[in-house]
Amino acid sequence: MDSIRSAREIVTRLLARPDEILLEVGAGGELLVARMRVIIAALLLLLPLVNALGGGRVQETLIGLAGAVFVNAFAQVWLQLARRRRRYRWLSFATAAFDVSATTLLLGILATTHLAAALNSMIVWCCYLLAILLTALRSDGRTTVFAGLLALLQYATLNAVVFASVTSPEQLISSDYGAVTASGQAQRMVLLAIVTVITAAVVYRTQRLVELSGTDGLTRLPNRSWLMHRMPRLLEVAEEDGGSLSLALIDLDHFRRINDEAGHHAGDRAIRHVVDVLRSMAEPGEWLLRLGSEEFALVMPQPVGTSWERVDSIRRMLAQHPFDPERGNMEPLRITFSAGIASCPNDGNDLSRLLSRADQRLKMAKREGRNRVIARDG
Ligand SMILES: Nc1nc2c(ncn2[C@@H]2O[C@H](COP(=O)(O)OP(=O)(O)OP(=O)(O)O)[C@@H](O)[C@H]2O)c(=O)[nH]1
Repeated sequence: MDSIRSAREIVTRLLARPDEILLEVGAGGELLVARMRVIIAALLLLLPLVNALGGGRVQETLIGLAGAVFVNAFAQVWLQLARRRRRYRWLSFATAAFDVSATTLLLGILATTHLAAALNSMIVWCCYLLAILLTALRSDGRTTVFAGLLALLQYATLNAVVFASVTSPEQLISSDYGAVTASGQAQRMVLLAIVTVITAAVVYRTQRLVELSGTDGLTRLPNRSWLMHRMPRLLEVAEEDGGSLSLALIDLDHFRRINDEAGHHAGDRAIRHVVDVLRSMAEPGEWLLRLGSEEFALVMPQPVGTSWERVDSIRRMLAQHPFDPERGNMEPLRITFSAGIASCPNDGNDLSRLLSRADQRLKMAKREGRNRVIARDG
């Protein structure tokens, strides 16, 4: 039962839209795939040359050359799109569909020279495997499943078309490509399915590792690595759209006392209690993170004034929800925090500048007596 449940969970996760960090990692992967495609496409230009030097048929050489030029032209288009700062959600599906369909097209063209070549060419058929394997770099299970199913569907259709157009058994036997057999074709289909499953497993593991490295173990909140990976992109979007983005650094006041008076376990529970309150107050479109020890960050798509009001209302709400240490006759403890806010574009539009301005204001809030939010200097 457990293994059925975990298999179902793996499939659900693979078919779900990845979260923003994974999409960002996937966009980097898409660019890597686009660069590799350009190199592979350039190498493909060698194949017709080798064929010609090896005494291959002129028609085959020309077909190979036309295919390689076609693939090279598209490889450049995909590279330009992957390089853009703007992310296209459809790009990974479009490029995976291109890689698979270009393979089918080449096999179809080979069929015009010899029917056996279309179904028994090992080199061109292996491009299906490459197309599926390359989807692992996109960290998006949907692209892998899509590429695998498309390759199976297109190769099965090619088989059906070739077998339907055979008029004599000799057409399926070639001195260069060997004899086409139904069992050989079935084995190729099984191999495509196996490579799809293995690639999907690699994607799943990558997703889990990215998730673990970007999540705080105690609170399950995203951690500092989220800020480093995701924030630059959010700032770019805010700049492009002319919007505002504010970063609040939130540091609990005198937290050491809770540990000293109630013990470290109670301290852990106090941190979770604070996170529950902060989470309940965070609005859609806002991101709450734990940066480390008793420091948190709240990223808000708001200008400085609204952000100050938001964080100050959270501060007041936390004060109304004291933490119960559940120790002997200890009274519930009131937890407060100090916060510093920096906003884009007022304080700059790069992460390190926003972090340093927010940190300066946080220190000012601590100096001025704690339990306050500062969003402006002076
Ligand atoms: N229980 C628990 N304590 C933590 C955790 N992370 C950090 N701390 C404690 O948080 C306390 C932070 O102490 P300080 O940096 O001096 O800050 P503070 O006592 O909150 O004082 P101010 O920030 O100056 O108001 C230390 O006692 C740490 O041990 C955690 O995950 N669990």
